[in-house]
Amino acid sequence: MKPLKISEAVVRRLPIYLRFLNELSLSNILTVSSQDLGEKLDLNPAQIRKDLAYFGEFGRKGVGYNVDYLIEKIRQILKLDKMMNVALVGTGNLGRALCNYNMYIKDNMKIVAVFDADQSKKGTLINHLTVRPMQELSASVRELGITVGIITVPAPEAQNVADQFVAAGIRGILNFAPVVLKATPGVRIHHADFTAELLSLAYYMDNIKGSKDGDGDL
Ligand SMILES: NC(=O)c1ccc[n+]([C@@H]2O[C@H](COP(=O)([O-])OP(=O)(O)OC[C@H]3O[C@@H](n4cnc5c(N)ncnc54)[C@H](O)[C@@H]3O)[C@@H](O)[C@H]2O)c1
Repeated sequence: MKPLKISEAVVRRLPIYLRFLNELSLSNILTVSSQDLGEKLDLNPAQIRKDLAYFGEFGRKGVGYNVDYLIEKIRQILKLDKMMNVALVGTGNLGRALCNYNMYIKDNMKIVAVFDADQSKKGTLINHLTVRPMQELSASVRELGITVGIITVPAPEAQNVADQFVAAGIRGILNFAPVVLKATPGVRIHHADFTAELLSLAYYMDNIKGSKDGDGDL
């Protein structure tokens, strides 16, 4: 069967639905309406119905969506129904924080190996993971079936690490370094750009102040 082509905007909203649905399921809530989802997630209920209708008829009029069924469907669509092993390179401040957060990730994505170029970190433990030298990257990717890589090294080193990920066979990269990595055919690169997010927030803060003073939008 041909894989369903889903718009990037929908793919980015599905994990947001999933996170909230998981919370409902943990609270033993069995059904939810698009109205409730919309209110909690600050999204338009019509948009939510449209996103979900894309994949078939999940909901029942007047009853809403069955929470556990919807979780299962979204997990299938996002391909979270199979385990995905993740490698992290750069075990400094951010890398360590992400590894410590890892124990709370339930969506079948797990950091299974961590690497650092600093020889003095070799063999140290971060949340039960032993820091490995970069020389072991390729072999570990193969042995552990790693498909996704996280980059938490300084910006000037990020491309070098990305190249090593690609050479090792990794096809999905999440980059936290404030630098745009060059595109590689067949490799999906996402940037978690903390600084850019903060800088763009500064623009909106100014606009909020402007509208309060009666300046309005430009
Ligand atoms: N700390 C934060 O809050 C934060 C937030 C957002 C983004 N970032 C970005 O994340 C990255 C890491 O930040 P940090 O504060 O954790 O830095 P850090 O200096 O604490 O850690 C970087 C780690 O990367 C390792 N490293 C350097 N070059 C390497 C290479 N070529 N191969 C493998 N390992 C290598 C270092 O040995 C070190 O352990 C930076 O690019 C930073 O701009 C940091």
